[in-house]
This record gives sequence, structure tokens and C-alpha cells, in this order.
Amino acid sequence: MWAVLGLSSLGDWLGLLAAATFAASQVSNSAAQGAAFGSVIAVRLLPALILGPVAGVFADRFDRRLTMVACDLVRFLFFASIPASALILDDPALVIGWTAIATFIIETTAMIWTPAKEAAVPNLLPRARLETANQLTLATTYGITPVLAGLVLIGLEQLVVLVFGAEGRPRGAEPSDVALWFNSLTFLATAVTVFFGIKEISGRRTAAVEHKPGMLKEFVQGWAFVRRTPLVRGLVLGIFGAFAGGGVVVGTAKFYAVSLSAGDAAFALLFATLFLGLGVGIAAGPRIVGALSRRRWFGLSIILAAGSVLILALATHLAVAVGGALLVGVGAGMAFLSGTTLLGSEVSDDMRGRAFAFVQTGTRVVLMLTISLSSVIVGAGGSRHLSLGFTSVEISSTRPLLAVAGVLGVMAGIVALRQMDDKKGVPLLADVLGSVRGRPLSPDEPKAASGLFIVFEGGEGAGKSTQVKHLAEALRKLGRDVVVTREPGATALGARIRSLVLDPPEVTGEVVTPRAEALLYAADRAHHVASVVRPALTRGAVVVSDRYVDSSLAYQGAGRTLPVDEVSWLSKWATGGLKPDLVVLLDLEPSIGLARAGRRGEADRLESESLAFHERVRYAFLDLAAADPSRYLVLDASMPPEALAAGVLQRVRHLMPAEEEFDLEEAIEEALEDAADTVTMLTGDELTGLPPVDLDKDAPGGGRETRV
Ligand SMILES: Nc1ncnc2c1ncn2[C@@H]1O[C@H](COP(=O)(O)OP(=O)(O)O)[C@@H](O)[C@H]1O
Ligand SMILES: Cc1cn([C@H]2C[C@H](O)[C@@H](COP(=O)(O)OP(=O)(O)O)O2)c(=O)[nH]c1=O
Repeated sequence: MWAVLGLSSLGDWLGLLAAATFAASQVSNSAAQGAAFGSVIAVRLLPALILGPVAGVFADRFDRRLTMVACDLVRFLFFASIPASALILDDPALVIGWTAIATFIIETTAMIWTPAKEAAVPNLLPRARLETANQLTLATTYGITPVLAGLVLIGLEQLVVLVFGAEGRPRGAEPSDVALWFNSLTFLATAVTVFFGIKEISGRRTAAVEHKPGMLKEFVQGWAFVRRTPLVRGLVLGIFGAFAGGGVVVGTAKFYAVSLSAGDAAFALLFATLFLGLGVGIAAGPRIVGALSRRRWFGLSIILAAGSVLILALATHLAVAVGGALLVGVGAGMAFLSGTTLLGSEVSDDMRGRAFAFVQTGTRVVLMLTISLSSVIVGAGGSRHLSLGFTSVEISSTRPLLAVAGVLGVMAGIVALRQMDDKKGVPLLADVLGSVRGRPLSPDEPKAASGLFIVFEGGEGAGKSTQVKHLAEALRKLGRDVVVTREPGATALGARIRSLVLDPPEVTGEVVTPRAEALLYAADRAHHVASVVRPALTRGAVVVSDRYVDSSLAYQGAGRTLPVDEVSWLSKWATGGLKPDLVVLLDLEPSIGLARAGRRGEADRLESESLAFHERVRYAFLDLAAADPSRYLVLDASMPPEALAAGVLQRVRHLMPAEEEFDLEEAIEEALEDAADTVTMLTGDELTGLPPVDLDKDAPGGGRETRV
């Protein structure tokens, strides 16, 4: 298929050059030569307008292999007919006329061949390879074959001179004749290859064929499909927007170079960088964006290209303009690649031909219209002096035109992004940055609406288990369904993971390495969330967990000094993005906490870590709380348990539905009374200096960090 494609593309380029020079060589004065050359090029664009829209119906309706073969045979015959006509006809005008007609027919056939080919490729490849295949196709069509066509032309010319000498060559053996003969044979070769070599292209047709509606109906269906499907609508809009922007750039380029006070060299330089950018975008784009959603990539590429047109509009210095042109190219190249790949992979087989044909036609029309319109406008507009009193600036009409094109392009990109976004709710910038680093974000799984998820975090011996118990009791008294759980080890699987990760090395026989440790905690968490937490939240329960994601960030991130954002991504992936409604951080001097925990008995693997380790953990927790105060309640864990419990309840009150609030006040009162009892039991020293817990002054609504 690639060989066919390369050969056929070589044929296209060769045909474009050869037919035009052939026509020009039929007449001798230069004006007529120009007209002949131009008219042959013009008839190549005409079929796009007339036949383009219906071409796709052929690709979807008939066997694509036979369609391609028929088209290639037609091209074989008509390319050969051009030099043959010169042998038969004597009048140069007739020969030029026939060349134009033949070119028209050839181009018309190409309009049918291309969508058939484009629609067939995705059926021949695994989806995952489609993007690479498209890279190859684009590189072949726009990079290799045009150059090759030029070389072949030169080579043929040399060959003709070598064989027939410089003068007195037989008719039909001029270099441009030979090029056309040669070209005709390339199409014969592709016809043979497709017919005998790639039978798979036909593979998809089955019984459905008899029920096909009429051609006209299929055509109308194709339009309706484009209009109705957000993906295709977004794609079409984006692609047309990009081409319109490109058209304006091309149409204004000459005048633009003048407005930079630069000449033809600058014009050529800008074009060369634009094409360089295009190549870079196509070749390096996929590697740069990594696993970013292709739909998002497409929209962003359009925005990049159009935004860079704005850079062009504002650039006053050639260097800036060259940078802008490079970015326009990169954006356009990436959009081109991702757009083609999306069309190929996400449009169903029976619509694909029409979708490709629609885009193929639309882009040509848009390009022609914008190039000619913008060059006319710029030509008519000229440039104006704007007097500012003390100085005057020259404003060329290319600038506003480019600016308008840029703004419209950016808007088209944004609309395309909206229409096609497959990761709604995932922040765009974070997604792009994550993808560039190899870790795209996944959309959060929907959170259960009714449940409440409360997490206790803190160092060793901070009193988490004690507070979890208190809170659960208080909420149960209110009649709430409460699920108490913990990490690691709340499930049977989790219990095994827990012993793998926490048993001292004397028991396990070796030390768990930091990354393995992070993965084990994440595995425990994934299983825990899926089998315990989410089901409970779904039925509306309050889930109270002793430790969650923050423990990994603090212990594995800060403690083990693994990159915190990687640990965070791992947990996000493990939990499907489930975040707690409230995190209660019990903050305590590690030495005190470890002493408390030590009373419990044998230290586990992490408890035996150095004090410095536990210091890092403590400050990591505090940092996390400071970064998202509305989600955290930080309590001084050296306070008596009852006072802490009252503080927790006070905050939980804000998370409960309104009708439960009244009872909750009572529960808090009760807890405070308990606390008061404890206070009287203590000697008092330990409590001096604590701020009073004042219920009334706490503004309703929560949302602030509360320190009791
Ligand atoms: N606020 C507190 N003040 C003093 N000791 C406490 C407090 N909370 C808990 N403790 C004690 O400290 C030890 C560890 O408490 P625990 O709740 O198991 O902590 P964690 O679950 O954070 O490791 C237990 O012996 C517990 O009785
Ligand atoms: C959940 C989690 C715990 N841990 C550590 C912290 C604790 O030292 C250990 C066990 O937690 P836990 O059972 O809460 O211990 P303790 O009751 O002694 O505080 O696991 C991590 O390192 N990463 C994690 O993601």
C-alpha cells in the first residue's frame, strides 16, 4: 500500500509539472506559454469544486479496491493520451485543449481515488499504528515524492539527450513527452499492484450492499453525518479554520515581507520556515505530546497554529516573524496529522470515504478562496500612515488581516476542542504537562452523590485510630450508616499487602525498595477504594478512613524522597481520582507520637525509620493541608482526645445536610461535656495556653482551615 501510495503521489507531482510544461512547450511566445501553463494548473483545481462533494459516495458505495483500480487505469490511459495527442493532432491549440481536458479527467479521478484510499487504510492496519502510517504518508506525499518528481524529470531529460542527442529528436520523444509516458506507466503499475497485491482492501463488503440507498441519498446522508456528529463537526471546523488561516498567510505573504521592510529573500525565508515547522510538527509531534488525547491534541494544534498567526500579525522584526512562521507550521503539521488519524480511526467504515471527501473538497475550496480574497484585499488596502501627533507608524493592511485570521482560527480551535473533548473535567494544562512527561491524566470516575468520605491523616501515634473511633460513634448515634476502614490492610488482599510492606526485614527476608513500596500501597489503595469505599459511598454511607492518599505523598514522597507528583499520579490512577470530602490532619511532634506508638508494642518497618524521616513526613502533611485549606482540618494532636473529637465534629457539621445539623449540635455539646470532664480530671498544666473551643463564633459554611 505504501509503495502504491508513493508511486501514485510521484505520478501526481510528475503529472502536475510535466503536463504544464508540456502545454507550455506547444507554443512559443512567452505570454501564450504562461497562459497555457496556468490553464492546465487551473483545470486541476476545478474538479474539486464540481465533483469533490460526491466523490466520497463512490468510496463508500463501491468496492474500494476496484474503485482504485478503475481510477488508476483511467489515469494511465489519459496521461498517455496527452503526448499521443501531439502525435496525432497538428494544431497546437487542439493539443493544449486536449491536455486541459485530459488533466481535468485525471484530476477528477484523483478526487475519487484519494478518499477510497484514505478510507481503506484504517482497515488494513491495527488502530495503534495508524498515526505512524499517516506520518509516513504525509512525509512521502509532501516530502519525498515532490523532490523525487523533480529528480526524475531532470533524469529523463538527460536520458533523452543521451539517447536521441540534443537536436532532431523524433516527435513524442521530447523530455516532457517522455515524462508523461513514464507517468502513465506509474499508474498502470499501481493499478496492477492494487488489483493483484492488496486484495484485503475489498475485504469489508458483505450482504449489506443490496440495501444501499441511492447515490443521492447517500450523498445527503454524508452531509447529515458531518453536521450531526460532534467529532466530525469539530474536525471539519478545525481543519477548515487552519486552512483558512494558512490561506491568509500565503495570500498576504508578499506584502507581509514588505511590511517587515524586507524583500523577496524574507518571503522565501518565511515560507521555508513554515514548511520546516510543518515537517517538525508531523515528524516529532507524537513524540512530544506522548499519550495526550488525540482529540485534545488536534484542538490545541489548531489554537497553536492560529495563535502563531497572531504572532506574525504583531511581529515587527524578521526574527520574531520567523519564529511565528515556524510555530504556525508546527501547529498546522500536528493538526494535519492528528486530524487525519482521527478521521481514519474514529469515523466508521461506511462513512469514512464521504468524510474524507468532504474534508478534501472543503480544504481546497477554503484555501483557494482565502488565498485569492486576502491577496485582493491586501492589494487594494495597501498601507496607511497612522499619525500619532509626535510620531507616525506605518500600518500595512496585512497586519489587521492576519490578526483577524488568527483570532478566527483560535476561535475555531476552541470550538473544535469543546465539540470533541473526550476528557471533560480533566484540566487541560495539567493534562498536557502530564502527557508531555508521559503520564496523561484520566477523567475522574463519577463520585457517589450521597455518601461522605472523611480521612484521618498524621504521623505515628498521632491518635488517628482513637479519633476514627470517636467520630464513628458520634455519627452512629445520629443514625448515620458509618463504615470505618483503614489503609493499608482493610481487605483480605490488603492484609496480605500490609504484611508484605510493613513486616520487618527479619520476617520478610529482604528490604522492600522504595518504588515497590509505593506500588504496594497503591495496590492496596486501588483494591480498597474499589471494593470498600466506593460501594459504601454509593449507598450513602459515611466512610471514615484511617490514612489515605496523603500518607503515600508524605511517606513515600517526602519520606522516601520519591518524586511527589509521580506518587500523586499513581494514587490518582489507583483511586480513579476519588478525593475525600474532608481530611483531618492530626499534627504532632514525631518524638511524642513515636513514644505513644512505642507503648503499643513492636515497631513496624516504617515506625523504625529515623526521626528525620518522620520530620519530613510531618512537614509534608502540613504542606498538603496548606495547599488546599478548604479540604483540611488541622488539629494539634497533643490535645486531649475528647477536645479533638469535638473539633472534628464541629467541622463535620458543615458537611452534613441541613436537616441533620440540629442533632449534630447536640452531639458536639455532648462531646464537649466529655472534654470538660477530662479537663477537670487533669491537673491543668497540660491544658494551659490552649485556645478555647468556641462553637458560636465559628462562621457557618466551613471552608477555612480551622485550628483548634
Ligand atoms: N490525644 C491524645 N493524647 C494522648 N494520647 C493519645 C491521644 N490520642 C491517642 N492517644 C494514645 O496514643 C496511642 C496511639 O494512638 P492511636 O490512635 O493508635 O494513634 P495512630 O492510629 O495515629 O497510630 C494510643 O495508646 C492512644 O491511647
Ligand atoms: C497508607 C500508607 C501508610 N503508610 C505507612 C504509614 C505507617 O507507618 C504504616 C502503617 O499505617 P498504620 O496502620 O496507620 O500505622 P499506625 O497505626 O502505626 O500509624 O504505613 C505509608 O507509608 N504509605 C501509605 O500510603
